[in-house]
Parts: sequence; C-alpha cells; structure tokens
Amino acid sequence: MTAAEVAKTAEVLREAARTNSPCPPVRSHLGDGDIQAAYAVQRTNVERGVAAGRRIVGRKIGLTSPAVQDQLGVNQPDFGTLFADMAVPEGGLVEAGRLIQPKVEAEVALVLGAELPHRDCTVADVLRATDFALPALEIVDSRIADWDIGIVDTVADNASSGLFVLGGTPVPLTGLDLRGVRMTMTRDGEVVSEGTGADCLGSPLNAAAWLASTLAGMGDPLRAGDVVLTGALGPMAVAGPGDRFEARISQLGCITVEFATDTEGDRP
Ligand SMILES: C=C/C=C(\O)C(=O)O
Repeated sequence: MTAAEVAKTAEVLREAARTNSPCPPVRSHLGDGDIQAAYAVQRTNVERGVAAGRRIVGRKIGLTSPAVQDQLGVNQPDFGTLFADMAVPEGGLVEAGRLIQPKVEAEVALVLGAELPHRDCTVADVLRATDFALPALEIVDSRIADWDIGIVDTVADNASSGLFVLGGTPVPLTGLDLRGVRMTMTRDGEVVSEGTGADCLGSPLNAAAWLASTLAGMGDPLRAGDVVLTGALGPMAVAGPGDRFEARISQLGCITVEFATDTEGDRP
C-alpha cells in the first residue's frame, strides 16, 4: 500500500462525509485484511481534522460484543478517535441530515485521570488511571454504502464513528462491578438492545486495557482527560427521524437521545 493510495482512500471517505453521500467499500483499494493500511487512512483523516481545528477528546472501541460482531461479520475489536464536535448533550437532539445511516449503541464510558503508557496494560492499570465512569450512547454511522463493511472498511472509516452522548453523573469505580452491569435500550419504548458488561470483551475494563496496550504499541498512548467509549454492550439499533432512545445501565444510570424529524430545528 503506497502513501498515495492511503491519501486517495482517505479523501474518498472525507468526501463521503462532506457530501453525506456514502461511497462503495474501500477494502478493494486497501487490500482485504490490510488493517495497518486502514489505520493509516484513519490517521490521515484524524490529522486533517486536527489541522482544521477539531479537538481530540478520546477514543472509541468498536466490535467488542459478539452481537455487534455477528451483525457486521467481523471478529476482532478496533478503535477510532472522538472529537469534541461529536458530543451531543445528554437528552439532546441529533439534527436531521447530520448523519448518513445512524445506529445507536449503549456503552460504558471511562474518563481517565492519568496516562496509560504501557504496551502490556492491565485491568489494574486501567482502574488506577480512571477518574470515573459514565453511561454513554454511541451513535455510529458509516460512510460506506449500506453498511457493507469489513474490518478494513470500518477501521479506515474511523471505526464507523458518528456522535456520542455522555451521561452527566460521574460514578466512581470503587465498588462498581463493570463486568456485571446490565443494559437495556429502548427505541420509542420498545426494547431494541440488551446486554451486560461481560458481553464487552468479558468486561469494559478488558476492552480499555486492550485499547491502552494497542495505542501504547503505536506510540500514541491514552492520556489524562481522555474519554474512552469501551464498546457496545448489546446489538446496534437503527435510528430514524423522530426516534427517541433511552438506555439504562445498572449501577450507572439512564441516558437518552432523540433524532429530529426533518421539520425540527436543533436543540441544546
Ligand atoms: C461499527 C461500530 C461498532 C461499535 O462501535 C461497537 O461495537 O461498539
């Protein structure tokens, strides 16, 4: 994979995002299975974002739950980058047309108080470095038409990131059983996703340790202040105009988001 091919693929994905018009899968450009090339594409667009003034606030882990892996036919976790402009306020409204083909997931977010610099990060390291946990919704999106993605497509496409919502009540980790949390998410009152902390690579803490080790190995470790979305606890659910999602995660609380209809404006 040449630098020119990486740059071209990054441009295709940027253009899809800019025009809200999905593109064909990029795995044919990058080589099916070339995950390193896919991360190079992701990095290119993250660097473009930073150069354009976007602020990195953390990372997301994707493909941690068997339910999501089955939905997408992928069998390993990945990560993407969170920017401040992707945050939607708790209980807020996602404007119509902001995303291409959104889906919603409920997750545990960890907010770090210290760097995680080791390539062999342990759960104890994660526990020590975490300031607090929050309930979170991740609104994933794909710049690839019809979500026809494999691992290379989603990695190149910033792990299919879209927007995220963080709960506003921090929960200290002392006494918190993150493996045992139970999540139920509804769309307009109907249950559309359920899962537990154990469904996220055995525990959201395992997922965070995987991410910290992976990023340290890439020379770009997790830092104090970073938000880590540790990965879906249950299957993703499709979001459409007018939908209201509510997720309850035991020990952490409840979090909601709504999708505007075409006629609604933005709301703080
Ligand atoms: C395609 C995205 C998947 C995730 O974000 C996840 O599994 O958490």
